[in-house]
Amino acid sequence: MSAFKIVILPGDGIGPEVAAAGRLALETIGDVFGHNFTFEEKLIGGIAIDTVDDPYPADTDAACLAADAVLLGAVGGPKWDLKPKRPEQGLLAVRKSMGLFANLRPMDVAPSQAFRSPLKEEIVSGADMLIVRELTGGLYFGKRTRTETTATDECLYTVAEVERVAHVAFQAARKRRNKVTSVDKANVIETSRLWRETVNKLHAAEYSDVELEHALVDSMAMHLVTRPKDFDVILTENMFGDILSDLASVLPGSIGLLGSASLGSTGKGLYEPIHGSAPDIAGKDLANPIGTLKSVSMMLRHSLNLTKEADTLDAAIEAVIKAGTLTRDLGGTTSGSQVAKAVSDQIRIQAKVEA
Ligand SMILES: NC(=O)C1=CN([C@@H]2O[C@H](COP(=O)(O)OP(=O)(O)OC[C@H]3O[C@@H](n4cnc5c(N)ncnc54)[C@H](O)[C@@H]3O)[C@@H](O)[C@H]2O)C=CC1
Ligand SMILES: CC(C)CC(=O)C(=O)O
Ligand SMILES: [Mg+2]
Repeated sequence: MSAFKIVILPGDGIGPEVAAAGRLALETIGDVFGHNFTFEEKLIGGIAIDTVDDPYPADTDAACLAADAVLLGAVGGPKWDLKPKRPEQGLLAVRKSMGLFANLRPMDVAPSQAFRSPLKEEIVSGADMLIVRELTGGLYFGKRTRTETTATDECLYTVAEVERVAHVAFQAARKRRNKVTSVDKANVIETSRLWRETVNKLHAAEYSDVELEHALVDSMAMHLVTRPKDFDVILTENMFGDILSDLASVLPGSIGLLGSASLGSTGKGLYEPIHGSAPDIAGKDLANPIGTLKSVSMMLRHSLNLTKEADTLDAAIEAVIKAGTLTRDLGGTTSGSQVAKAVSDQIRIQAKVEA
C-alpha cells in the first residue's frame, strides 16, 4: 500500500463537476488497489477571487508544491471577464510556480468510435497524436502594456526554454512512431525562427534517429483536420499549442474527451482536461468528465508510477465509451455524474478481469 497526497483545484463553471469525477475515480482506484490517497481541495480562479480576492492564494500554492500531484477542473467565466483580476491568472500562476513547462495533450480516435466525429470517418479513424505544448513561456507570460489606444503583449522565448520542451517531444516520439512535427510561424515571427533553429540543432546533435519536419501554424491547422493520421508528436509553443489542441479535439468528436499532463523537471505534475469552464453548460450535470478521467490516468502513470492502475482506468473509460454511456456532447443522454459513476463501477470490474 502506498500513500499519496493529491491536491484538487475544482475552480469555476464545470470545473467542480469534472473534478468530482476525477476524485471518485481516484477514490475507487485507492479502494480497489489498496492505496491511501488523501485529498485536499483548494481555491483557484474566479472562486478564489470571490473568496479571498486572489486568483492563486498563497496557501493553494503551498499545497500544490507539497503535493504528489495536482488535479485541476477549470477556471474562468463571464462574471470575471474584463475585470483587472482574472481567474486565468490563477492557472498561469500554478503552472509557473510548479515549473510545468511541458503540456502533453494526447488525442486518438479509436476506429470503433470514429463515427462520432463530425469529420469523415475515413479521415479520422485511427488518428493518434500527442501535442507537446510549451506551457510557461511565449505570449501568455510576456510583459503587457496598455494605454487607452494601444496594447502590447511581449512574446519571449529563450534557447533553453525551447530545448527543454523539445527534449520532451523527441523522447516521447521515440516511444511512439518516431516522428516530430514542430509547428511555428517562422516565415514571420522572430521567436519562431529561434524556435526552428533550436529544434534543428537539438535534432542534429541528439535525435537524428527521430524523423523531424517543420510546419507553419496556419497550414498546420488545415492539415490537422484533412490528414490527421500523418502526425505523431506535434511540438509547438504555448499559444499555438493551446489553439491546435482544441482543434484536434474535433477529431474524436468533443473537447470533453481530451485530458492533459502539465509536467516539469520533477515527477510532480498538474493534470487538467484541455477544455475550459464551459459556462454555457455549468451546473446542469451535462459536462463530459472523460477528459478529466484521462488526466487522472496520466497522473497515475507519470507522477504516481501506478501503471497497472492507469491501465485499469483506461480500460474502464474505454468500456464505458464502447457501451455508449455518453454525455450530450457525444450524442448521449447520460449525465456527467452518471458517466463518472459508470467509470467507477467499471474500474472494479476491470480490476477483477485483470487479476
Ligand atoms: N484550463 C482552463 O481552465 C481553461 C479555461 N478557459 C476559460 O473557460 C471559459 C470558457 O471558455 P470557452 O472558450 O467557452 O471554452 P470551453 O472549453 O469552456 O467551452 C467551449 C465549448 O465546449 C463545450 N465544452 C467544454 N468542455 C466540455 C465538457 N467537458 N463536456 C461537454 N462540453 C464541453 C462548452 O460547453 C462550450 O460550448 C473562459 O472564461 C476561458 O477563459 C478556457 C480554456 C481553458
Ligand atoms: C490560461 C488558459 C485559459 C489557457 C488555455 O486555454 C489552456 O491552457 O487550455
Ligand atoms: Mg485552451
